[in-house]
Amino acid sequence: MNICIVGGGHIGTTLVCYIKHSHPEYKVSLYTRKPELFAEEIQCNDIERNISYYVKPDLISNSAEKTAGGADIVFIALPHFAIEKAFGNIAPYVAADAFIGVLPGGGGCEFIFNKYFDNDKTLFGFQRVPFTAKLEKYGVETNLKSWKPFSVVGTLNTDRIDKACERIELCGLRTKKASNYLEIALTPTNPILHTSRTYELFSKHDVDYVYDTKFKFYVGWSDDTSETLLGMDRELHNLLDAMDGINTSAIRPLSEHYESPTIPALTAKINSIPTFQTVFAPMKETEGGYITDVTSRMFTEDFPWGLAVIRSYFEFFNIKAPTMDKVLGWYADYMGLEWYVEGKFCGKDLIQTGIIQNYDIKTKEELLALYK
Ligand SMILES: NC(=O)C1=CN([C@@H]2O[C@H](COP(=O)(O)OP(=O)(O)OC[C@H]3O[C@@H](n4cnc5c(N)ncnc54)[C@H](OP(=O)(O)O)[C@@H]3O)[C@@H](O)[C@H]2O)C=CC1
Ligand SMILES: CC(C)(CO)C(=O)C(=O)O
Repeated sequence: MNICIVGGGHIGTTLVCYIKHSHPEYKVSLYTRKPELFAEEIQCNDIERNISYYVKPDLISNSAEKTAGGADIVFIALPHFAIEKAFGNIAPYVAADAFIGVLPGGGGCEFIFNKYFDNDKTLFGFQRVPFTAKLEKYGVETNLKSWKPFSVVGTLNTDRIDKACERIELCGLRTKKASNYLEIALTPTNPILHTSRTYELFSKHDVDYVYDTKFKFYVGWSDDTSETLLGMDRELHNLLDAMDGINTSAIRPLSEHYESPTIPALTAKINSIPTFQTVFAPMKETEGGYITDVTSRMFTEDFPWGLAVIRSYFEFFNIKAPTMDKVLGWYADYMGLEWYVEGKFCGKDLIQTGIIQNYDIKTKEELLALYK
């Protein structure tokens, strides 16, 4: 099989290592902007399995033609604001019946896919990343942690799900089939988890405030944050309930996902997840301390290409989302953006986000038809 992975970051590099290690017989190529920073052999440490392996991918290049040329399957591991450009770059070169996947598959990828790919190509998305990954050193060494037992996968063409999962499983990744792509698009991962905590950590001061220390992101997670998180999740489920005639049962409430039915239980759970203990808040050093790093993808992806996209569905169903509005309204003010006008989610700067209103979809019928 000819496999292309797009994005030389945490997930992309780790996926290259995992697939090539599991299937040396496949051609595995990495499409990255920075091939010159890659070692000939990449070290991957699978932390919980307590093994390390060294992998030599077949090709690491910034040429879309060489890396995606003839690819049967593509895994795109990029922040969502970078997906459209990647689609455009690889589209002319992939195999005629290629499967193009986004991990995780939110951010509105389904609204742009058909602009670049003909109907013989299939978009698939993962609800969540199959593992968490953190580079030890870019291009050289990576750590893989927290394997999920399986990944829920959906396709934009619902009748191609079997074939997609078959091809993904051939890459060594275990799958479970979603009924439709909506179950991928609206799964609340980082867009709800990260934004609720970012709001809690940074909303007490303005963007120039200098903090004494750089704090951890999850350590000290509070009941207030759990309340915001569960509030946004409840609003999401109100939206799903209004989507008649389309199965969204694969989107489990976060209280179930984290096995925490109450606010204190969720707080305790998040404070106990080992992978979370080492994650730092998006902050950078400055004179006299630390300031917010608004260039982190916790700011550049999770709000404009995550929570804002989820929020944009509500406009079609006339359903309120006060907790999301609280968090998004804070973000817009903090970043000096106009996202709300007199309380309405219609500000001019939303044009720079992934919201549905930026595409040619006018009614809820048109929106839901996309997922059937
Ligand atoms: N890492 C994790 O454990 C988790 C990740 N995710 C999600 O998975 C996806 C991939 O995550 P991860 O690999 O950690 O992401 P990274 O932050 O490592 O970024 C991935 C790659 O995206 C490319 N990229 C970054 N910024 C830009 C830009 N401005 N323009 C073009 N390309 C850019 C770079 O590719 P290159 O190096 O080739 O230049 C970068 O290495 C994201 O959506 C993330 O939210 C979700 C949960 C956990
Ligand atoms: C840091 C981590 C693993 C948990 O918040 C994550 O989700 C990310 O890198 O996007």
